[in-house]
Amino acid sequence: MATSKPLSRFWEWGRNIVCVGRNYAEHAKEMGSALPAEPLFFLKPSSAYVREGSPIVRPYYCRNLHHEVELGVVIGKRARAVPQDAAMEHVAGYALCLDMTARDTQEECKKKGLPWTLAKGFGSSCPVSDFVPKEKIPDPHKLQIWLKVNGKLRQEGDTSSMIFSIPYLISYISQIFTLEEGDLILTGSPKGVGSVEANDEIEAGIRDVLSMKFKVAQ
Ligand SMILES: CC(=O)CC(=O)C(=O)O
Ligand SMILES: [Mg+2]
Repeated sequence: MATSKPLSRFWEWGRNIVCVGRNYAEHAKEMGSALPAEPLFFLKPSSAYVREGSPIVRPYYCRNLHHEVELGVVIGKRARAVPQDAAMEHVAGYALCLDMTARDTQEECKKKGLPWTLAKGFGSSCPVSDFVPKEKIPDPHKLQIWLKVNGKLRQEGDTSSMIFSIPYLISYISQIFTLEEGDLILTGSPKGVGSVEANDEIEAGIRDVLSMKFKVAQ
C-alpha cells in the first residue's frame, strides 16, 4: 500500500503493533511465568497508539492498570521469512514504547484461557516516543531503558538481557507473517512493572537517547 506519510511518523501508518512477551527472565519471574522456549507474541490494534500530549486512558473494565516500558523496533522494509543474519537490514529505527496492560483483565483471561486483547489492545495502550533512526543507535542490545512514576524509578533494564535478540525476533515473526514497512515490534518489558492511577505522571526514557512523559487520565 503506497503512503505519503514519512516513516518517522510510523504511528500514523495504521500498521501492525507486534508485542513480544516474557522476553526478560526477571520480568517472567515477577509474573510467575515460565521462560518461553520460543518467542511469545500478541498484537495491538494501530488505534492503540498515543503520543505525548494526549493521556493514557484506563479502560472502564480495568481496576489495575500496569506500565511496561519496552524498546520498540520499527520495520523499514518488508520482511518475509528472513534469516537472522539479514534481519537488521529490515530495521528502520527504534522508539520507546509502553505496553500498557489491564493486569486484572489479563489475569482473568489467563485463567479462562482467553486471548489478551482486552488486557493489551485498548485505546491508548501503546504510548510511543519519537522515532529514532537506526544510525543513531549503533547497538540496540546495549541500551538502558527506564520508567518513573511521579518521579520515582520503577523500571530500569538493559536490552542486553533480552532472551530473544532483535534479529531472532524479526526472523521468527517473519516466518509466521510478513512484517511490513511501518510495523512496530515491542521487544518485551524488563522487571518492575506496576500500577498507575488517575493523574499519575509516567516518564520513561532510553538513557542518553530520549525521554517522554504521559499523564494517566481520570
Ligand atoms: C506478562 C505480559 O504482560 C507479557 C508482556 O507483555 C511482556 O512485556 O513481558
Ligand atoms: Mg509487554
